[in-house]
Amino acid sequence: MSIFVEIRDLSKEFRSPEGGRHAVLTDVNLEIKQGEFVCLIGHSGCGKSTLLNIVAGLEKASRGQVLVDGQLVKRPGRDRMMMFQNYSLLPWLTAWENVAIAVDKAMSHKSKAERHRIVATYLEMVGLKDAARKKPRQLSGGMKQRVALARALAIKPKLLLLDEPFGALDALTRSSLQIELMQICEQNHITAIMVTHDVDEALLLSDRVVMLNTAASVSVGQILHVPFARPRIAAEMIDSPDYSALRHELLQFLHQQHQARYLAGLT
Ligand SMILES: Nc1ncnc2c1ncn2[C@@H]1O[C@H](COP(=O)(O)OP(=O)(O)OP(=O)(O)O)[C@@H](O)[C@H]1O
Repeated sequence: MSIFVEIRDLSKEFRSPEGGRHAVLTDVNLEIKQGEFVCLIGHSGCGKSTLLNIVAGLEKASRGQVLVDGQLVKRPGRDRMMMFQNYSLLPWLTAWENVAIAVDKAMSHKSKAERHRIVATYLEMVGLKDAARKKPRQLSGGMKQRVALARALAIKPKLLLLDEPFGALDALTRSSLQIELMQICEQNHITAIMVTHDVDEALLLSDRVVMLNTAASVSVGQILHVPFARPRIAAEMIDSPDYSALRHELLQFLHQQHQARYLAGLT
């Protein structure tokens, strides 16, 4: 498979309130293949969201560059859809309208009937056919996040960027949405980068888990390959001894980071 996302020598510094500079990401180099699912994991403040925002074009790198499908990322674009923890739906529109507004804007060249078919297809894909006429306040957190997922997928982005999308959901809803997202990405060969704090979520969804260091000379620590064949069945994966070993490796990395932060006075 060809390389689809290239992050080259990327660093990011923010201005600190005292007027100095605060390095958040240092020399990030990462290549992601088409159809690959990569999770970013690391302690709070290590720069996961910043990296995702730079790939999205919402934030500028201080040094280095990002290429998506060979194109240099300079600003946000419809080829990269972002999904956040807080649903970001328009409260005065129905589930259908929240998806339709994105489809109408991105696909104005298509006929009205075709756009209608696309909205229906994606709402059905996320199991919301019967809730299409409901407004966000009438939907549960899981349903709202399904609308956000339908909206993100309906415009057929080249790259899906997910910033802790299930962080606000209860464990059961979270688990069913993880499985749905995994199946949708597998069936549609979607390339995705996801920020998560949840090691089980990272292992279930990822082909690779990128572990980010906090305030280190190089931001990317270890990269863990998750070798389970697809389509994956969560229950079978969790029972495998390989799963426990991978989970242990991730937890150990987070634990070491915690200790390093403690010694550096960051915790
Ligand atoms: N616009 C900004 N201006 C100044 N500092 C910022 C800005 N955005 C982020 N930071 C700082 O950069 C660091 C990394 O933030 P970021 O949100 O990327 O971390 P994170 O790993 O996603 O954290 P979390 O897991 O808590 O969401 C933090 O110290 C944060 O305060």
